[in-house]
Amino acid sequence: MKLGLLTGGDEQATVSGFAIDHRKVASGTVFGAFAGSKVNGEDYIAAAVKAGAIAVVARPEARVEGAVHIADANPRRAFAGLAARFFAPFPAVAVAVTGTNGKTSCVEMTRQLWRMAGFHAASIGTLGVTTGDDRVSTGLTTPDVVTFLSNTAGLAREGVSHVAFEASSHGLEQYRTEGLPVRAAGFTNLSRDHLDYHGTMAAYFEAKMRLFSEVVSADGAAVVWADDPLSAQVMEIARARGVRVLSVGTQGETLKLVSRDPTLLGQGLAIMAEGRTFEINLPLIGAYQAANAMVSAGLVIATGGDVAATLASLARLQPVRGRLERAVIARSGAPVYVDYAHTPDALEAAIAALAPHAKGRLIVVFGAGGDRDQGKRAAMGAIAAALADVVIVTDDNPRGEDAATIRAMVLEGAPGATEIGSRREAIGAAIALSGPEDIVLVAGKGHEQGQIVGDLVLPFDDVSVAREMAA
Ligand SMILES: CC(=O)N[C@H]1[C@@H](OP(=O)(O)OP(=O)(O)OC[C@H]2O[C@@H](n3ccc(=O)[nH]c3=O)[C@H](O)[C@@H]2O)O[C@H](CO)[C@@H](O)[C@@H]1O[C@H](C)C(=O)N[C@@H](C)C(=O)N[C@H](CCC(=O)O)C(=O)O
Ligand SMILES: Nc1ncnc2c1ncn2[C@@H]1O[C@H](COP(=O)(O)OP(=O)(O)OP(=O)(O)O)[C@@H](O)[C@H]1O
Ligand SMILES: N[C@H](CCC[C@H](N)C(=O)O)C(=O)O
Ligand SMILES: [Mg+2]
Repeated sequence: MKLGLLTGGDEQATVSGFAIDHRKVASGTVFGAFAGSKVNGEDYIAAAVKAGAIAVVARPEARVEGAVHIADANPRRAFAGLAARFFAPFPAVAVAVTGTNGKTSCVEMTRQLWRMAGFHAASIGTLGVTTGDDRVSTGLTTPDVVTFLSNTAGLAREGVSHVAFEASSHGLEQYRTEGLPVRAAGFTNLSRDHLDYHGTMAAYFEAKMRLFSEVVSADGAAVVWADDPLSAQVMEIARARGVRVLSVGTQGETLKLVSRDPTLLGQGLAIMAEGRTFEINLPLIGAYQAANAMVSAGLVIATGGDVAATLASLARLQPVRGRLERAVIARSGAPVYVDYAHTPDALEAAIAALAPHAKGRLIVVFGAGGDRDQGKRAAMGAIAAALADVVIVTDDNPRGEDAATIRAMVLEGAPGATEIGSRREAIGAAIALSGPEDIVLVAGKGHEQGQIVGDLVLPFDDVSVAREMAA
C-alpha cells in the first residue's frame, strides 16, 4: 500500500507495517507516537525515523523530521483508523464486550454459539485468540492495537467470518480495538476495579461507554444486561446514537429471564422471547454464568442469529476455562472449584454460585493482585468474611508489591480469616480441612499459568495444584 493512500496525499513510498514501539520499527513502518502512563512515545520519534519510519502519527505539536507527520489531536484514534485500512479485511461480523466481569466468558460463549450455528468463529481476550482448533495467548486482555488488528485480519485470512473480542477499559481508553466495524457491543455489568488506572468510578464508566458512544457502528446493536444499576444509562447512551438496543436479564425485553432453578450440574432457565417461553437446561452453574450466556445469546441474535435456535444451543455450551471450573474432588468428597473472581463483585458472584450446592461449609482461598487497585482488597476480604464459612487469605500475583502488605490489606476486611502466604500451602490447607459436605473455592487466578512475583513469573496453575494437593 502506498503511503499516499493513507494520508490523502501523493506519497509513493510503500507502507510495510505499523508500530507503536520504536523498537519494532523497520523500513517503511508508520510509527504511532503516543503519550503513555510511563513514558512519552514522542520522545522516540527521531529513533523511529532513524530505524526507517516513513510516517509518524502524532499530535500537531510533536516534532517530526525526516518522515511525513500525520498530525491529529487524538493520535491514538487516528493511528487505529489508518492501521485498520492497512490490515483490512477483517471477519465480516465483529462484536465487542465490555463490563467489569464476564467479558471473557461472553466472548467465549458467543464464539461457541456461532460455531454451533455453523460459522467459522473466533474470540480474542484474556484467554488469548481462540479459534475452534487453537488458542494462542497474547498476554493482555486487549492486546495493543497493532497486534489486535493484525491478529483479527489474520483470522479473516484463515476463513473466520465471526469474531467476538473483549474491550477492556484500558483498551478502550487507549484505542487498542478501534478501526474495524463493530456490529454489536455487549455490556455485562460495572463494579469496582482498576481505580488505580482510572481514578474514579465515573472515569472508569466513561472509558467503557466509548464502546457505545463511539466504537460500535451507528447501524449496529447494543446488547445490554438489564439488571445492573447502570444498565439504563448504557441503553440511553446507545439510543442517543440511534444504536438498536437489545436488553437481556430479568428486566430484559429481548430476552427476559423468567425463572432460574439450580440443578445438580447446571440450571434450568425459562426465557421469554418473541412472546414465547423457552425452557433451557444450561449445563453451567451460577447466576453469573446464566447472565453471561444470555448476553452471548443476545450478541448472536443481534448479528442475525435465529432466536429459537440460539436459545436451544445454550444447552450445549461448554464450560469456560477457569470460570467455576471443577478442578478435582478431594478425598474428603468436597469438590474444589477454581474461579477467576478478582474483584469484590466477582467474588460475591462466585460464592453465590456455589453456596446453593454446599450442604456443609464453603471454604474460600483467595488474595489480591499487586500493582492494581488497592481499594478493592478490604472489600474482597469483607465479602468473603460475610458469605463464606472459612476464609484463607493468600497471595495472587504480588508483582512489585510486598505480598504480606497486600494480605494485610485484604485481612482488614476479614479479621477472622487465616493467613497463609504460599498459595500452594493455602490450597492444601483448604483441602485438608474440608469435609464431605463442604465446597472449596480457589478464587482469583482462574486459567492463569503463573504467579507473578517481582519481575518473575513462577509457574503456577490453581487447577493442577488443587489436584496435586487432593491426591
Ligand atoms: C497501564 C497500561 O495499560 N499500559 C499499557 C500501555 O502502555 P502506555 O501507552 O501507557 O505505554 P508507555 O509504556 O507509557 O509508553 C508510551 C508509548 O511509548 C512507546 N515506547 C515506549 C518505550 C520505548 O522504548 N519506545 C516506545 O516507542 C510505547 O510503545 C507506547 O506506545 O500500552 C502498552 C502497549 O499496548 C501496554 O503493553 C501497556 O500494558 C501494561 C503492560 C499493562 O500491564 N496493562 C494492563 C494494566 C492492562 O492493560 N490491563 C487491561 C485490563 C485487564 C482486564 O480487566 O481485563 C487489559 O486489557 O489487559
Ligand atoms: N456476569 C457476571 N456477574 C458477576 N460476576 C461475574 C460475571 N461474569 C463473571 N463474573 C466473575 O468474574 C470472574 C471473571 O470472569 P471473566 O473472565 O468472564 O470476566 P472478565 O470481564 O473477562 O475479567 P477481566 O477483566 O479479568 O478480563 C469470573 O470468574 C466470576 O467470578
Ligand atoms: N485483568 C486483570 C486480571 C487480574 C487477575 C488477578 N489474578 C490479579 O493478578 O490481580 C488485571 O490485570 O487487573
Ligand atoms: Mg477477561
